[in-house]
Amino acid sequence: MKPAAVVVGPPGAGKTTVGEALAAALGVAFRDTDDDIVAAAGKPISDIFTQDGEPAFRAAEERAVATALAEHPGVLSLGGGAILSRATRALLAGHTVVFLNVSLAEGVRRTGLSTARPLLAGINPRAKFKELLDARLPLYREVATVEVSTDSSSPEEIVTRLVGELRP
Ligand SMILES: Nc1ncnc2c1ncn2[C@@H]1O[C@H](COP(=O)(O)OP(=O)(O)OP(=O)(O)O)[C@@H](O)[C@H]1O
Ligand SMILES: O=C(O)C1=C[C@@H](O)[C@@H](O)[C@H](O)C1
Ligand SMILES: [Mg+2]
Repeated sequence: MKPAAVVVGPPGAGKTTVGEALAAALGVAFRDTDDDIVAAAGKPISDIFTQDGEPAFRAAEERAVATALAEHPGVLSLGGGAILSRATRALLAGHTVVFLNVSLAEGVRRTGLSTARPLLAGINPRAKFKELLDARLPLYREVATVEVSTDSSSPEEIVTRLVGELRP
């Protein structure tokens, strides 16, 4: 059984916040592949990056996404960089994929207070965020069936819109 919706987008776009609220509105379970990876590794994502390296994290992420796509019928949020994998993008064909988009300024503002994102933990998080957006925007759009700008809508407003758009 396929997920009711797969949620993708950059860090801070609201994949977890909106994904959880969308699942509640649809009356289905929520799952986040970042949580699956942490549970399987037994350590936080920041430790996986520093101890095992990003390639090991990306390999674990490919496996986690493939497993969750095959077995989760609810709302599934992917990690921000999951779409970097060509194999993952191919697996997403035929799924309902929601791209939550966020601007550079708002994405930096939303992620600025957290140290839990290893890719943005360097000395210039704004430059890193810009680099991520530039490289990934075409990839999010390649897999998306619905795109929503989240800059000036609350999570509740976004969920209301999505529930309308996802109705069969
Ligand atoms: N539409 C929104 N408007 C304002 N703030 C928001 C919105 N969506 C999410 N936020 C806030 O932005 C922050 C990041 O949200 P969230 O953790 O859901 O993003 P994410 O896409 O899951 O990020 P990550 O890729 O790091 O997992 C949180 O503090 C959340 O409350
Ligand atoms: O944007 C990214 O590459 C990441 C986003 C997070 O969801 C985590 O998957 C991890 O921190 C990497
Ligand atoms: Mg999240």
